[in-house]
Amino acid sequence: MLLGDSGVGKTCFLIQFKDGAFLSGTFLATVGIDFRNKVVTVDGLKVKLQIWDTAGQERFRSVTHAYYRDAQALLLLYDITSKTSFDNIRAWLTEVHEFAHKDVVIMLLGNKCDITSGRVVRTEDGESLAKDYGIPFMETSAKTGVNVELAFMAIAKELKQRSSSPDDRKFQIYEYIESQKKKSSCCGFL
Ligand SMILES: Nc1nc2c(ncn2[C@@H]2O[C@H](COP(=O)(O)OP(=O)(O)OP(=O)(O)O)[C@@H](O)[C@H]2O)c(=O)[nH]1
Repeated sequence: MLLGDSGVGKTCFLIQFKDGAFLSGTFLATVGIDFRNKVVTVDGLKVKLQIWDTAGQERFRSVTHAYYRDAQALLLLYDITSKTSFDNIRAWLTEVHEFAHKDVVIMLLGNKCDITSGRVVRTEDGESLAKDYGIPFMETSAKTGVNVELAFMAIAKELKQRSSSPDDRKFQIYEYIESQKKKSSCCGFL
């Protein structure tokens, strides 16, 4: 399930993953909740991801709360060009702890890292916040696709690991992300 303030790029993030496309130009805010499926191969096994895209606008909050408890993973997005969206992450995490399952996998994503001139949230601030909450973090771009697949694949691998052998922690999400991720500049890396 994708969460975060309105306009941080949740719908674009999902469309980039699903179709490899970016919808530029007009911004159509999500109304309520929507979902898309994508089948991915995880360690030779086909896994169907059902990804829920939520409306970030406050007025839809009661609708989206109802879906939290069924989510196995939450991708919490902010926009690196919006300090407000970053500051609101703590409030989002409070809601998550109130409404979601206690074992839910949570990941923090600083989206729109393709925008260099408008950046107001430093990479270190995202890292530090994620560390405070003990959750994995990376910067992403729904526009260029940077780290989009990685975010979903890391979640898929973690969920597969949990369902197949919960006590055998062979897969380490932090190590996997660190070994795979592209840095926030979205260029000149890897
Ligand atoms: N440059 C850039 N623009 C982005 C990126 N992701 C989204 N956008 C733009 O940001 C705006 C909002 O994107 P959406 O995906 O609709 O935002 P949302 O979080 O789904 O918004 P709600 O549905 O209201 O919750 C659109 O104009 C997108 O084109 C990105 O990674 N880079």
